[in-house]
Amino acid sequence: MFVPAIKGQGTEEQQKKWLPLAYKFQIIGCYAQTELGHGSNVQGLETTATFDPMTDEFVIHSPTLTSSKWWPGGLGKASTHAVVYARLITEGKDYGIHGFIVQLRSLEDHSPLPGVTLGDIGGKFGSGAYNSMDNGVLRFDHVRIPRDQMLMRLSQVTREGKYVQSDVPKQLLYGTMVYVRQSIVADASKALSRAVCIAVRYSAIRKQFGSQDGGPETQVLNYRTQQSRLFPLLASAYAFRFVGDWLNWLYTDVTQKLEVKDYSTLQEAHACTAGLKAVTTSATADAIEECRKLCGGHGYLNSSGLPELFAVYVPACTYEGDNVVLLLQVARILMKTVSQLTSGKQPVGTMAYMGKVQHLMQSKCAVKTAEDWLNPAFIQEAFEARALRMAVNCAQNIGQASNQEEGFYERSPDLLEAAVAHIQLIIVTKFIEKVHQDIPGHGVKEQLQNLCNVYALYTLHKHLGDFLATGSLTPKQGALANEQLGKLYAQVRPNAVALVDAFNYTDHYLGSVLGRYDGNVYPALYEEAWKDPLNETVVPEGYHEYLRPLLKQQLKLSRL
Ligand SMILES: CCCCCCCCCCCCCCCCCCC/C=C/C(=O)SCCNC(=O)CCNC(=O)[C@H](O)C(C)(C)COP(=O)(O)OP(=O)(O)OC[C@H]1O[C@@H](n2cnc3c(N)ncnc32)[C@H](O)[C@@H]1OP(=O)(O)O
Ligand SMILES: Cc1cc2nc3c(=O)[nH]c(=O)nc-3n(C[C@H](O)[C@H](O)[C@H](O)COP(=O)(O)OP(=O)(O)OC[C@H]3O[C@@H](n4cnc5c(N)ncnc54)[C@H](O)[C@@H]3O)c2cc1C
Repeated sequence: MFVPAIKGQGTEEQQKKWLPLAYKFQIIGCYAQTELGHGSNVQGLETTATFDPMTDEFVIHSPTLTSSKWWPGGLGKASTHAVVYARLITEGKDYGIHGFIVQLRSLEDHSPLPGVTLGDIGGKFGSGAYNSMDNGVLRFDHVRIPRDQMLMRLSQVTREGKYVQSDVPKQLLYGTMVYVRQSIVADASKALSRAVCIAVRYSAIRKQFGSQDGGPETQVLNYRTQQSRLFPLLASAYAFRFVGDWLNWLYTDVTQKLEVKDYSTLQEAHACTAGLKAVTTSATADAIEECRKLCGGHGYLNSSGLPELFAVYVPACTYEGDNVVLLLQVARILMKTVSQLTSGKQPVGTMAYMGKVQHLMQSKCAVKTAEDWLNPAFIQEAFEARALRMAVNCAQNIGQASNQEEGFYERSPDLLEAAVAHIQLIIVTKFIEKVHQDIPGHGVKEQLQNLCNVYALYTLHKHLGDFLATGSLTPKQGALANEQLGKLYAQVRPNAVALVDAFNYTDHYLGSVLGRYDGNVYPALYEEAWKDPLNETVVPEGYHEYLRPLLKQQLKLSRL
């Protein structure tokens, strides 16, 4: 994040100076935004950067305990430098949050520079790999940096201390977060596909209960319940991959536009990265835990690979923007778009469907049979109607409040759901678009088509209340969708293992005895147990200290 921050907010001169140092690891940087007292509310940060015209320097200071930087990854032990976000004060005026490059540690012996106090914030959730990340705490006591270490692409402070705003939107200050959020969406699919690969392969090996006539036991993958829990997660892994690819395209496109001072798609990039980050990480964290349960007791063993994957993955719901806070950002943009519909302003990009407001507010879904749900046009329209109607309902309810902000606050739980509906529409749409493309490989398109339908109909089934409450579907149509979903699971079943093998993960990367490619699960589990340090001794040390005296005492008592 240190590098993208300099790339996005630094001038050409600053990029030329700092980026080569970072690329060659001559310095190590971190992104120091969050503080002990404020993370989500970036405008509430308290660290100050006061310009001193006498020395042409900024004085970086932590005025309160709550202004201590808290969480930056790489800060605790490794970083020599940080991009520090602080309130810029010049000529006695507070100009709000800006980024500054600050050296923290000596390049000679790594000791903290004068006025800098820093360290690691301590152990984190689980015993997993995230504990190898040195998330840190940092305080400044009037630390001076040269004026040219303020990141000056968006605004500058002159030698005399004048604040000059350039003509680029101030939201570009948040550009690093947009970049990282889009990469987190791509990573959601990677983490989810790992968990699903383990659960599908193991479910094909694991057998429980015989057939009624005493025949062989059943692979748990053949249980309808196992399929109805697992196959939507398999479909989600593919869905998130495709929407992640599209988001990467969108991000690249926005970046190119920004270079020629076209800021028209900035809001779209913010809404899509924030919303997709929130929906895909929450779904992935839940799915990893579901995969653990799908693997029964063995899923709880570290050697299944799932506990560590969960512990490492779950902070994704919080870092780079708490998921609720991000969905409320999407909701704000939805409300703005709805309010502009009456003025005739045509929504664009992923909001374009809202332009069909007249039609979508009263359209009736034409599905009559379960098979009708295989028609992507029906799926698309049902999701559009649900999302639009939820957004319009929220806007109408907010409109009845005494003021907009109060209304937004009161309706925020509904707004969250409207934002989720909008984002799920994007995921479904991008999946449908993907399967309409030319897809190489015999039969591959057909499999992806099945997964696309599973993702859409499962999402519909899970959120049926929304579809019914908005009148987008009838209860009968909801039931038909569920009927079709069951048929789709049966079609996915023969290819389930191939569909996870297609992720092409090595056993080493998966790190799971349950998810082994060769399916040799039981010998591997048995072998793995003997690697436990507890098995290095046959009689544990604690026996002599605690168990033996206890056992002896009980024995004596029983003989009395
Ligand atoms: C063996 C096991 C191994 C397992 C392996 C597992 C494999 C998988 C692992 C996954 C790895 C993942 C890899 C990724 C690594 C990630 C590392 C994470 C490091 C974390 C870093 C951080 O967390 S950095 C800190 C991030 N902080 C935040 O995100 C703060 C959240 N808050 C905000 O973003 C904002 O302040 C806000 C959005 C909440 C805005 O608040 P407010 O309402 O006060 O707004 P403002 O007044 O400031 O501005 C409003 C105005 O601006 C527009 N806007 C807001 N944000 C943006 C933006 N980003 N871009 C563009 N525009 C933006 C907003 O719409 C408003 O516009 P108006 O037009 O004015 O309405
Ligand atoms: C593993 C990890 C790595 C991190 N790495 C970095 C890093 O490198 N650099 C960095 O600067 N930061 C980093 N962070 C900090 C991270 O970005 C913040 O923790 C995150 O943005 C959430 O902010 P918060 O902690 O202030 O949560 P809070 O905002 O305090 O959230 C607490 C609760 O309040 C709710 N809430 C907050 N505001 C609202 C609202 N307006 N409406 C409704 N509900 C609300 C939230 O939903 C949540 O339930 C990291 C965090 C973690 C966990």
